[in-house]
Amino acid sequence: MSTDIPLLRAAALTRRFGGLAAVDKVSLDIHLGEIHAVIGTNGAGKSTLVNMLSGEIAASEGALHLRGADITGWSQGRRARAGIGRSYQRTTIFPDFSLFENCRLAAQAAAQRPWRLWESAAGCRHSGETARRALEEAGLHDRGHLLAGTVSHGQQRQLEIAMCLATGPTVLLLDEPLAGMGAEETERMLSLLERLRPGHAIVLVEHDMDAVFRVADRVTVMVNGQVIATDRPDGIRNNAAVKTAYLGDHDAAH
Ligand SMILES: Nc1ncnc2c1ncn2[C@@H]1O[C@H](COP(=O)(O)OP(=O)(O)OP(=O)(O)O)[C@@H](O)[C@H]1O
Repeated sequence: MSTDIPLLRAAALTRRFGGLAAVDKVSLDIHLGEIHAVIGTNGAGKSTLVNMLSGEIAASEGALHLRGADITGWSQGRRARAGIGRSYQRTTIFPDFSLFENCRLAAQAAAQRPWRLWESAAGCRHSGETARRALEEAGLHDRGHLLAGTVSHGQQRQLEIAMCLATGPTVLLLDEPLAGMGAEETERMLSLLERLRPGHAIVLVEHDMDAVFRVADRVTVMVNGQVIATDRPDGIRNNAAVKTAYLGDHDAAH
């Protein structure tokens, strides 16, 4: 598949909360095989945008297309089944379950189909295999037996991504996967994102600018709900409006 055709396309997506346009006519093309970072100051609208892509929040206006199909009115569940998966800024794991069990539950929830009820043993085997593969992809294959509540913060964030992978997504929506991580954990997560890049379209909301500029293929900068620039990292670094509005006057002066 050519990466020139966007897998996911947002066209003038808008979300209002009362009088506030939290996301204001945002247009984005998300490509397969790319990490697309969305950056911006606090309250710029990044999480609201991701919630609109995943289907947790409905758009007030605008449209969303997946592989050319209009999915604007689709529920979160339908979008998930079509391949839009997300991990959360807050922890959503079951601490008293093993890493493997957490992934198996995620796989089972994603595979819920009425016609599977009568073949639950086969379904169970299938979700176990999916969970095993997701743990392996996320670099946690040797930790499946550990209780999720007992592993490090970084490994819990990896687990959240593994749980997302267990749902078989093509689009991965990641909301601050590096939050609260030390240097070593950050490195591990960045190499995980690089491993996942082929075969996925990754939307990365992240405050760690060094990390963003290292791994992103494209960067979108939001200010007050609007996109002020989308470009390759070098283009964003040299964009005067971005320097002034987001990176600060210090950089703009140099
Ligand atoms: N449910 C809501 N009701 C009312 N206002 C909201 C709601 N959710 C978000 N907002 C407002 O919308 C704006 C965008 O918020 P959002 O959380 O999307 O920003 P963000 O860029 O993700 O910020 P951060 O980097 O701090 O997570 C903010 O002004 C926020 O207060």
